[in-house]
Amino acid sequence: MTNKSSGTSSINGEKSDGLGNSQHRTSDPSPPIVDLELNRVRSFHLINDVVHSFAWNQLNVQVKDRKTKRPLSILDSSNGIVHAGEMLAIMGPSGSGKTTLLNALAHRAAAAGATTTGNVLANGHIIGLQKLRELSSYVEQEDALIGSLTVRETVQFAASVALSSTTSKRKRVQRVDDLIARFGLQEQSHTIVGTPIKKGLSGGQKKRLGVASRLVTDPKVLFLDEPTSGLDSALSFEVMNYIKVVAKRHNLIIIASIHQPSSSTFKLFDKLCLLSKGKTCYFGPIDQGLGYFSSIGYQIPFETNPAEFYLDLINTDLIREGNDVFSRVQDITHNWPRSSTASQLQKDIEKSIADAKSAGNVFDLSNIKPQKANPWSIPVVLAHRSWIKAYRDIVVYGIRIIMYLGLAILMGTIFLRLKGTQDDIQPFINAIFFGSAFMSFMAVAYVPAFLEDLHTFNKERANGLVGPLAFSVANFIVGLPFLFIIAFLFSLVAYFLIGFQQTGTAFFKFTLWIFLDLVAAESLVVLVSVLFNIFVVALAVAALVNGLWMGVSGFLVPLNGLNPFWKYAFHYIDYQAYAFQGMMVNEFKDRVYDCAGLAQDGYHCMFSSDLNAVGKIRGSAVLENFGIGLSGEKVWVGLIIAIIAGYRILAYLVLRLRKN
Ligand SMILES: Nc1ncnc2c1ncn2[C@@H]1O[C@H](COP(=O)(O)OP(=O)(O)OP(=O)(O)O)[C@@H](O)[C@H]1O
Repeated sequence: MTNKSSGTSSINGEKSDGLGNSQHRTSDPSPPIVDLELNRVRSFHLINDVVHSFAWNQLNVQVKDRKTKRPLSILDSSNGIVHAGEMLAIMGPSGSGKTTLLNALAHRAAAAGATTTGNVLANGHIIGLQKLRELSSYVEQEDALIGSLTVRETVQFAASVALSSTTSKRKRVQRVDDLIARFGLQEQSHTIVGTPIKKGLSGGQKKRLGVASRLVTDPKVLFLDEPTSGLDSALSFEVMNYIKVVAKRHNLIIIASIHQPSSSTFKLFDKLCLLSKGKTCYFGPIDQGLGYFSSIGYQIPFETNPAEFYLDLINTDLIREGNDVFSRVQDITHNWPRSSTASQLQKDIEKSIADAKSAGNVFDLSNIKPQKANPWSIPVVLAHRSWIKAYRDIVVYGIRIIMYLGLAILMGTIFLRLKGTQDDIQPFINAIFFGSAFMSFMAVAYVPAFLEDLHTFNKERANGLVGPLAFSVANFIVGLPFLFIIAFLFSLVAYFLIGFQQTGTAFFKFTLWIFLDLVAAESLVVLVSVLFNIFVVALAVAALVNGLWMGVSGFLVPLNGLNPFWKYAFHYIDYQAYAFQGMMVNEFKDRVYDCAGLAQDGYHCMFSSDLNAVGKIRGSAVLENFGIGLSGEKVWVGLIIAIIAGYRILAYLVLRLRKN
């Protein structure tokens, strides 16, 4: 009992410890209740008349401890039940297992390398991953919104990837409007979410939009991972209040992990699951929590926010003198499974299982076949969405177009108006190398935009909406027109300023080589970003690989002098080498250059050629010097296309094999 009283007094002690905690607690803001009654009509598509209860029984999650390498339990014998229309708060200090429980309930990887045992039940029947995905949605802590889309477009696209093609256009529009209205976003309907360059929605509006766009699939169970993270208490209340009203009105089951809610936000929940180090401290109705803790000897001090009281009680990070949190937590977690509240919970779960058995197939969800979007339409929807993003968000292609135009002006003025004399042969070669290599190198600027897309894809995939093939195809197709524009603009500026062969065919062939070079470079960036999906790492690896391709392309060291290792291991898979050779042939195949000197004094020719006697050098002699054949163009185009396909297929396979 000493333990318990010390626990209580320490909580009381905090009130008088001069830290000002009590004042903070009592000044908990009660924000004005947002008028959510503007739209009283229920949205029939949202109504949950399918999942009456969602429960879990003896759920355990074990990992291999990072330090000791022994099995470590990070969620221990968790039980719970939530009924239709109820909202559950999973609460606990940092590292207590909130996300682990939420993930285990949603059949997601609970933690890296974790083993999960126990049952997740809907209507008393065990529910598997596929069925749960169809009936639920998961809103992650970090939203996966696309910054350059408007609120309306965000919900519209979410509807397009999720809704069956049999849903009429009118119904789709209705649903989109309805969800925007439900979450109070009508006025922001045409506002963009926000990019680093252009401000859009506020933090709270973004959270509301994130939830609204997940509700488009009509989930009956909604998992929310810290839906109020990053928001102040007034905004947290506002966001949760919206969710609460929608959930109540449509009988949804909401399961949310939440960190330190204010008392007004806390009161919005119906049930509480309190965790400490993976063990349950309490599970039950919010309004019975204080009574339970009082019954085991922990009395809430006067005028204290209950949520803060619970967290202070079990937070092992807040150890103060005379405050033995460890033994208090041990006492609380020891008491829980022996309590009548826990026995009642167990009985409720068993009853739901027994009811399911006696009702036969009545509550069986496996008979429900939700409508799904046509898989062929998904790449088109994704391509449309990426297209909007690509032309609206300057970070995707806009900055690169400006950057490449800058490079074109730079090159055009540095290699300005080269002539057909032998002195300019080397500068021509340098310009070709610099152009192909640097254009490819600058594709690293695509890393951030691609990682943002990948992030969105991962979230949509985890919700069972989008597969890796649709994502890969859409990403590839949308890039092509932009890369062609870049190649064309670059060539238009640089080609004529530099003074390459002045024929239309040569100009278009040059543009084609630059285009292929860019598509290959972007495909490389995609592969590297999929493999190393951390911004700085992807950037560094893509830059390094570009350096490698420059080194082995046959310009810095001619092919016949290149060390066999680099030549056989890398040169033949170097797309830059083929683009370089193609552009070299384009420039030198049909052109003739003047040697130095005059006929009477004798000519000085840098490259030996059959025209030396008349003071000329055939361009083909230059190509010969580099070991570049005259008739390889078609093969090189084929090889670059094969390399592009290789990068794309590898990126697709990595995505396919890498589960979330
Ligand atoms: N391999 C492992 N070895 C040791 N501990 C691990 C391992 N994997 C996960 N954990 C621990 O499991 C605990 C549960 O993590 P979880 O993310 O579920 O906590 P949380 O309550 O959601 O925390 P937060 O509020 O900080 O997000 C953490 O303390 C984490 O360090």
